[in-house]
Amino acid sequence: MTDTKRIVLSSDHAAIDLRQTIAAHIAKLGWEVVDIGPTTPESTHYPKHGKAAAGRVASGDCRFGIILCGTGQGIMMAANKVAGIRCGVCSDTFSARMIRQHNDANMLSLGVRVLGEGLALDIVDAFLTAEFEGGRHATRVEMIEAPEVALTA
Ligand SMILES: O=C[C@H](O)[C@H](O)[C@H](O)COP(=O)(O)O
Repeated sequence: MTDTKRIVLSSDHAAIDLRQTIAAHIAKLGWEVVDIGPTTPESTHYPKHGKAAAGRVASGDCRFGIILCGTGQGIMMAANKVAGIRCGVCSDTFSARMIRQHNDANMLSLGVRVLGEGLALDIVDAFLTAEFEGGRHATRVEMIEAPEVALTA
């Protein structure tokens, strides 16, 4: 995983404007933004954009990823299919801080049809400034990352 301030952004068609606003905001904070689109408003499929962004994080090319769709839910589900990705949907700043401090999340998902722009930017700030606390939380994150096993009755 890279420690550089390099972050990937993507979305589906619903969230292009908010994604670009977030990109400009993050750039002002000193992050190198890798915005992988899309840039045109035709209807598209959020799983491919979520997985593409997740790949940039999982490969170590980017430290974090921020992804958006209408609710933030579908694109989050797609990103979490990529090994090594821990992505949470946030609609409040407390959760955004906690998914870094306790869950070591490396991606944040936002819903453009849920949030206003001001709250979305505050959530981004909370996510980017919080630090993973380690300790007991590291044990639990390791459990998240452990290979899945079949559940027994
Ligand atoms: O979880 C999925 C997202 O909210 C999508 O942004 C949404 O399903 C897209 O809907 P539509 O194709 O009606 O714009």
